[in-house]
Amino acid sequence: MGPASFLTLLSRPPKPRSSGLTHVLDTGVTPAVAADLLAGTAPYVDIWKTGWGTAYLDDRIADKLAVLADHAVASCLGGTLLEIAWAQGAAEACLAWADEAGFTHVEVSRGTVPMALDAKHELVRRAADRFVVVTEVGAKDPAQQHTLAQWGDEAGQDRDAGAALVVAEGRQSGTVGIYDGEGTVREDVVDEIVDAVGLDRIVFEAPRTAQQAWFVRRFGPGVNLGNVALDEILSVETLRLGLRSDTAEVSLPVTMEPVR
Ligand SMILES: O=C(O)[C@H](CS(=O)(=O)O)OP(=O)(O)O
Repeated sequence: MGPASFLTLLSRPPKPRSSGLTHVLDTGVTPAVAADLLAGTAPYVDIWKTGWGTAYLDDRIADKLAVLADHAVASCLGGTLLEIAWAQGAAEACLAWADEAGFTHVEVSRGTVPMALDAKHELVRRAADRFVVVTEVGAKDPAQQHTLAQWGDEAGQDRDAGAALVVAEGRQSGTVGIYDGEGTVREDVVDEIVDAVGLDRIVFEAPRTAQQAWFVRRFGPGVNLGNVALDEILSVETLRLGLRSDTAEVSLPVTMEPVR
């Protein structure tokens, strides 16, 4: 039995696409779990990030990355691992290992380790000969947050250094970076980054349903959403298509508004 087809829904561009990306956060599932998940969800997943240092401990990481490749899902190394490698003088070894394992993307960030912007951009340039480079802007420590101008400046400089995409920090928790401590979107920060690099170049980390719905309502179904939990892939797609109350205006006739 194929997917249901009795509704008139928005037509989403097929993969590989350049907007409306869903970037998921893998906290360490097995290759078998990845294969089972993607058997039903691969059309809705664009980038699969192995969170922080989980890939480093996984002796079957190459098997998992092969599963992703079979489903046309890009694989991205978590930024924290490269930060720690850089701090230990092992950035090149980390990149060589990631290349051998089969990663297609790496994330270059400085959210944990004190790293000058110049060093971040040197890392972007060094990685760009082997990988699609995604950078992340924003700190993980709520006490070390960027000023508004720094958000836009760093995003723009990351793009100029060679970043294909800029990830806006929200962590797995959704309580720092582009969010306040309660998880509410900091709209001034979002506007600043969009002005700096354009909507299609940004992946907004949005681990919570309310955050995902906010971005779909604000920017439409083609917004790039990141740090989506593996068990929420279909849920995010329903928000994009208007199959959940929070964004139902996307799928309802124009003459009808959702009851809220
Ligand atoms: O930057 C991130 O969102 C992630 C997950 S968290 O911040 O540790 O919650 O880190 P990363 O190292 O890029 O996987």
